[in-house]
Formats: sequence, C-alpha cells, structure tokens
Amino acid sequence: MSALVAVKQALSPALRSTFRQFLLNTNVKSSGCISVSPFIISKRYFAEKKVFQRTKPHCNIGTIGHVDHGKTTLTAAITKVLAEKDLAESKAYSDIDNAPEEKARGITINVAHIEYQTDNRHYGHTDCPGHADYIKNMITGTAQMDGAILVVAATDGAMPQTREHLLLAKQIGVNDIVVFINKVDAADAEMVELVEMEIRELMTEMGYDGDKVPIIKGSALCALEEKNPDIGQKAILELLDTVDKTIPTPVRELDKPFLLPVENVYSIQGRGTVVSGRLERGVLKKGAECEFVGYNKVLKSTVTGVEMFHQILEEAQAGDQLGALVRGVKRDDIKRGMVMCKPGSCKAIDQVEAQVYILSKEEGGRTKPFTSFFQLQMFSRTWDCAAVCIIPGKEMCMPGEDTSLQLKLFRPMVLEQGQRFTLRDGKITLGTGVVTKILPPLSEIERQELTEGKKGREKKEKKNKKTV
Ligand SMILES: Nc1nc2c(ncn2[C@@H]2O[C@H](COP(=O)(O)OP(=O)(O)OP(=O)(O)O)[C@@H](O)[C@H]2O)c(=O)[nH]1
Ligand SMILES: [Mg+2]
Repeated sequence: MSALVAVKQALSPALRSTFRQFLLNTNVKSSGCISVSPFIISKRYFAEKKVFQRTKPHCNIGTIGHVDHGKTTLTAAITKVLAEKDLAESKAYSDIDNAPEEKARGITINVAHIEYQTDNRHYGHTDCPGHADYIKNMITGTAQMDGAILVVAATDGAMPQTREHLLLAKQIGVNDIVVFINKVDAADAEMVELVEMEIRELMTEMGYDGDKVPIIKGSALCALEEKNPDIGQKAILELLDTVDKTIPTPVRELDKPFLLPVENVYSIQGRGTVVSGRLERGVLKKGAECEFVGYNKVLKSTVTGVEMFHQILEEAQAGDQLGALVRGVKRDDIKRGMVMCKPGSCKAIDQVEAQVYILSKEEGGRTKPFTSFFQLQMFSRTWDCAAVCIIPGKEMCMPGEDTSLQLKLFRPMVLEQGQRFTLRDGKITLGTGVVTKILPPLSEIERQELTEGKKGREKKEKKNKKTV
C-alpha cells in the first residue's frame, strides 16, 4: 500500500474528500495538459461541487464572422454587461483568447465556450475564430449552436469569411441568425446603413430571410470600455433581448439513446479522462454505460461524472454543453470526432450516397470541375475525414451544380441517413450535402485501393505471393 493510500484511509470521510480535492488540485497543476483548454478551466474542473440548477431553458449560441470584426470583444462585452445584473461571470478578452499563440497574434484560433444567462434563458456561447486558416475549428464550434450571432464590422462590411461562415452555418443547420453590426463608433451613419443593406442581400442569397433578419448596431468595444452607453451597453442588452426573442429553444430529442459527438478530450491525473461536447440527443446520467465509436475503434466505458460549466449535472439533457468523466479509457484512446453513445446505438460507416451542392466560384468554391476518384475532406459533427467521391452516371461535376455523389471514407465514422456534412478541398469549401443512403461496408480490396491506390494494392499482392 502506498503511503498516500495509507494516509487517505486513516482519514474520516469528510477529511478524505478534502484530501482528495487537495490531491486533485496538485495533480492538475503539475499535469499541465489542460491549462490552455477554453472550456475546462484547469483545476476547477470536477473539483467544485456546486450542483447545476436547471431553472431556465438552455440554448447554445455563438459568434461567427470575418476575422477581426469583433466576435471575441463582443463575447467579453456580453459577459461584462450581464455580470452587472449578476447573470454572468465577467470574462476579459484575454480570458477568452487565452492560448499563447492567440495572445501573440491577436486572433482567435480555438473556439471558446462561455456561460451566461438572461432573465429568460441559460446560454452556452461558443466564440469561433474568423481567420480562414481555422475554418475547421469554426465548423466544429458552429456544429454546437442552436442559433448564431453574425458579427460584421461597420468599417469593413461583408468580407469573405462573413459569406463563408453564413454558408457553413446554413449547411450545418443553424437557421436562426441575429446580426450585430459592430464598430459603429468608427464608421459614419451612411456607411452603417450601406452595410445593413449589403448584409440583408447576402443573407437572402445564402437562403435566410434577409428582409426580416434582426440587425442590431453597436460597439462591443464601447460596451467593454464603458463608453458611449447608447452604442455600448444598451446595444448589447438590445442584442441579448433580440436573441432571447428570435432564436427559439430547439425541441430536444430526450427520448432517444444518448449521443455526444466528442469535441475535446482531457486528462486529469488522479481522476481520469474527460470528454467534452454538446449532447446531441437523449439524457446522460452518472453511471451510464457508454461506447466511443469512430476511427476504426469501438471502446467501452462508463460515465462516472457529468458537469456543465464547472457545475455538477445530475442529469445532462440533449443540448447541454458538457464534460463527462469516463472510466478505463486513456486520453490518447479517444479523439475529437468520435461519438460517445449508448452501447450498440451507433454504427461507423465508410460508404454513403449523398445529395450534394457544389459551390460555384463566386460562392468561394472551386474554379474547375472535378471527376470521379477526386479526393476531398469530409466534415460532419465534430469529425473530419479524407474521402474519395464517385460521380454516378456522369463524367464530371461542375461548380454550381447539384449532384448525387457516392462517398468512400478512408476511415469509418458515425454517419446516419439525413446527416449533413461539408466537403472541403484544401482551403476551399467545395460543397455541402446530406446523406441519402448508407451503403454496405467497403471490402478489404476496395479499402486498400482507396488508401494506397490500385497500383499500390497490386504491388502488395505480388509481394505477398512472392513471400508465400
Ligand atoms: N473601434 C472599434 N474596435 C473594435 C470594436 N470591437 C472590437 N474592436 C477591435 O477590433 C479588433 C479585433 O477584435 P476581436 O474581438 O479580436 O475580433 P474577432 O472577430 O474575435 O477576431 P478573430 O477571432 O481573430 O476572427 C480588436 O483590436 C478590437 O479591439 C468596436 O466596437 N469598435
Ligand atoms: Mg476572436
């Protein structure tokens, strides 16, 4: 028996818990592996024993839009304004963009999850990066949202990622958007009016109701710096009121087996592995048996604790942004993109038929057509995976075209009929689509051809024959 265990056993139950907490805190400090997490703020995670009181409906929103338009400043401003009403913990800009590289470059790279409340609802807020290089993180962040705040700087108007984010949000299924025209302190009234017209047009083009979309004008920086309350604090309150009224709380699928697309994995020494993400459906309780599916793996485990924003959840419900402590699996065994689900309720798939829209050049898509066996990257829920497409019944697919595609994935991932996805080709969003049919699994030969090409497989076969 180790000295630590002996000391622990000699303590009364109450002291034992304090001792455990002490160990947990010291371990977390020395592990260092979770310090940059935007969601799990280091040692407090699973250490504080406050129970989350579900008094208001929960809704997931977030900020999207072009780089530097003020998404993080707005997120910080929202918490500041609500903190004055005791409805949030005020977060400084540097608490949100807290990774060293983010601080050095002054841009958001990782999504950050923040909690706050209005009088009507409890919110999980995901602040997304706007930089084109981090679209992958934006897609994952947006996949957690029930509605979004599109931030557009009055000084710039709609920019490439304003358009791309809108398009991706629409494809991911975020149908309710409130626009915040930011930086009105730095633009004249005429400019703000022009930007409003431009955004309404763009929203219509992207399939939203551009004429009706609510647009609030203000300055996140003024709110944060407590200047000019008309465009500062008041605009933020108006924005929150509009979000409350126009983004509906979705009907959650509580009666289905639980499913949580894993967004992040952390290791807390002495406690175990924590996975985080938004519970997509069902309810999750401590003690539930679970399974992690994806990337050629199925791992069994048990949930030993559930938390939302550092508070214990007795029962997590679909829509909750949570962290789950799981037993018997290591941090490296689980990867973002796997699905945590009720055992046996999900299957990994490597071949589907889908209906896809290929973006035109003007929409930011490819300039040239592509043919069968074109390799692309498929994004869905929190995963992305290389895939090859087959175009049934025709030679090639043109930008701006609607087409059916057969997609063969390099690795089997959890996919269901009706699931939406995005296809990307390098830094370009190639298209968006929906799974129409699940196809039988690829044979071993097909799989080898997919990953090594036909020649590679034949070479391997010859080599094997020789050695026999
Ligand atoms: N004048 C003015 N500047 C603002 C306002 N809001 C934000 N800014 C400034 O705009 C710059 C970018 O702000 P961020 O909040 O980092 O922008 P972001 O959209 O989060 O950027 P990424 O996450 O990197 O895409 C910072 O220098 C802010 O101080 C505003 O209302 N008025
Ligand atoms: Mg930012």
